[in-house]
Amino acid sequence: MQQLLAFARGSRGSRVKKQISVVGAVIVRDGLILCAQRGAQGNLPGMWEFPGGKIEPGETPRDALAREIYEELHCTVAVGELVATTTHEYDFAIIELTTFYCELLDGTPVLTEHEAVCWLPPEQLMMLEWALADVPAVQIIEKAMTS
Ligand SMILES: Nc1nc2c([nH]c(=O)n2[C@H]2C[C@H](O)[C@@H](COP(=O)(O)OP(=O)(O)OP(=O)(O)O)O2)c(=O)[nH]1
Repeated sequence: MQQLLAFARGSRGSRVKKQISVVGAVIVRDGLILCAQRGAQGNLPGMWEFPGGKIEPGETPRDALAREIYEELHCTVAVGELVATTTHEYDFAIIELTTFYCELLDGTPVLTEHEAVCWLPPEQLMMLEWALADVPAVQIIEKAMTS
């Protein structure tokens, strides 16, 4: 029992955080990148992110991303090259974020969950306040697309 309790709780007696695998779409059109602002409610209110969401059991990351983009923005994307997989510990969970470059095949982004979206050139991405899990990917994208 002691061992079970030790497993379920962190070293300072706190509960072990949830680890969540999330995918994000770096949708590029005419050299601009689609950025999405989270709503005022829930985790990370008002922060900017790449549209996407949690990988469901049995899904590949690419399948999850195409599904999320269809559900969230009503757009069809072709999921391309991997950008990065990075992990960030927030107060509410540990997020493993995997981002892919995507091509918009069909549709114009419709806001169903986000507060706003905008298209920015890579060198202006860091003007937004990104969710902290996204910052390494944003830096990689800026470097890759401006060099
Ligand atoms: N979709 C997306 N989520 C991100 C990014 N960066 C980042 O830290 N996250 C976090 C926010 C959420 O806690 C989680 C993604 O879950 P989600 O897209 O289902 O977001 P949510 O808050 O609406 O979901 P929920 O927990 O309320 O069910 O990952 C990102 O670039 N895209």
